[in-house]
Amino acid sequence: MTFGSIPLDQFTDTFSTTTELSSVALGGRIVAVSDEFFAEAFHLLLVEPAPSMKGQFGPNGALYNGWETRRHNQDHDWCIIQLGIAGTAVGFDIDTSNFNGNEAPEASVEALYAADGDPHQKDTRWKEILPRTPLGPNSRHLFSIAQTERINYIKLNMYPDGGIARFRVYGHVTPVYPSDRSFDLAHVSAGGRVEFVSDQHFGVGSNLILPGRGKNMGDGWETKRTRVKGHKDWVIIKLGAAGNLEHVEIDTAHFKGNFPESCELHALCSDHEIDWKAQQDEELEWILILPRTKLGPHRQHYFQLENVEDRKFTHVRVTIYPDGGLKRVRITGRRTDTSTAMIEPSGGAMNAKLSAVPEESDSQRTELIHAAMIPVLPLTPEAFGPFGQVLQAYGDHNAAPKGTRITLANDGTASKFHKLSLLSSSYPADAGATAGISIYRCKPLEEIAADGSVNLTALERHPYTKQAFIPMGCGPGEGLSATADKYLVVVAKNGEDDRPDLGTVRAFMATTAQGVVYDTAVWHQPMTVLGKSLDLACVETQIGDGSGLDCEIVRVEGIRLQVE
Ligand SMILES: NC(=O)N[C@@H](O)C(=O)O
Repeated sequence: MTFGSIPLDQFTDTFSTTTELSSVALGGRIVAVSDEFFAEAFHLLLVEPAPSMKGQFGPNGALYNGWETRRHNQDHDWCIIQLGIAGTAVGFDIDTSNFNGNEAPEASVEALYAADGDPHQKDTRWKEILPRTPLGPNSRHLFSIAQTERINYIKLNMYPDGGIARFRVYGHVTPVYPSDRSFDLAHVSAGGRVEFVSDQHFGVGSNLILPGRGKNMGDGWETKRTRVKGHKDWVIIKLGAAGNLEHVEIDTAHFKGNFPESCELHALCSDHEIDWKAQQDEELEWILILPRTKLGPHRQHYFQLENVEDRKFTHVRVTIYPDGGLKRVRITGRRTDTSTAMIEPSGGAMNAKLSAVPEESDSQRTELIHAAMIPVLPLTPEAFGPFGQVLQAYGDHNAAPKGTRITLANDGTASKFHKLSLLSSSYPADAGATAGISIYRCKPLEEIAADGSVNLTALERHPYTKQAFIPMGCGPGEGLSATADKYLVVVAKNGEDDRPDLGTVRAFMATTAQGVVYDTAVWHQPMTVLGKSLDLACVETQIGDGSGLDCEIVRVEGIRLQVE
């Protein structure tokens, strides 16, 4: 069993392309331990370096941020660890920081793969992957080994007893992919890896692809403040597998006063490894897949991607303006073959055809379009920003869109989120339009296909007024006995031909804790609820004579919405 000791100054060169498979941040956990009298073994897997607790004492003795066992073991101590993600190991960091005089004199490492539950200390499948080797006090010990087979459990042995502060197993994820659905291609468990960051002064870029949403600002990617006008920072993520991309989640959890003003995404397809320090950017064909888009505080943002139709990508660059922090980036898509950068058009491309306007009304027009499946993403203020405003309260006032004025109201019994939207209209003075509030009692969509999709059948717009829809509850009497808890919000930008640009269709799922305001003349699907009926209050200005001044409708065919 050959292994090498690695000098600390070669850590990056040796392990920068690996993943810390044992980290608690990936779900690494202590399965069993022979003894942890002075300090518990879970410390071994913590992300942060071990702080000194010098001079601090507990009932059992001096306190240590590490694993420390009783003295005078006649054999050895051991600790069984389940890796956060199964993979192949290529090296370790056995760190005895702060242990001096009580450090573990020697250590060895064993490993196995078990799919039938946690292994026992004497399981016959244990295989030594680092032989018994000496350790010194208060220092990190890096080792490289020949890449192992796929493993998911590790046993760290200490001879005969003592303390180790941190134990990090470095290797490569061996992902297990879903066969027939979209998933986060960037996720660390999918084999995703952050290959380059422009700056990671407060929080490392590799945090972006970790599981979960973390516990505080410290487990996100955060750059230093910049004072240079026009500055930006970026990370480059290598996807765990090449894929067709669909949508992205940008999470600014815990970043409330230092979230980026906006972000932008590009994607690339490369069939070879790229040395990002040496690579000239202009030699690469980066495709813009999310134009510069505003971000908000402490929130999961969901955006549909652009220019991804029938394209395969291997890398995504996330750019933030001007600086700040992101918690996670989730890049949802489907794995592709490894054949070419482009996948032959499958007929799924959008071929918009305009057919003759039916004679029954000059405001009804039919747009024919080949099938395109539009993802339906959770409704967030920033993603809906180009089309209107989202009406909702915020548990954490710091998560409200920047600039929202929030005060106490109702004699101090309510928080008031002031003027989340301003209503306006621009009818001709003599049109006789009046502002009012109506109620729409919407019946639920009946036909949801087996694949969880529904048709987009129409888009409408109101040329002279904004229009607000606010869900109402249920109740006895004339109220609904039960209501839907969500409804569809589907919008599109206006094309150069003054018809909906069907390439800009965006679909959102709103909860009934959210209202929406469509900006004037924004194309949108007539209100569509799912599951049960729903009453919606509608605030708008209207003439109400059914003329085209109030409302234009176009019929749409072929676009599917992925509602489930
Ligand atoms: N943690 C601690 O107190 N350890 C020492 O007392 C020792 O090594 O026994």
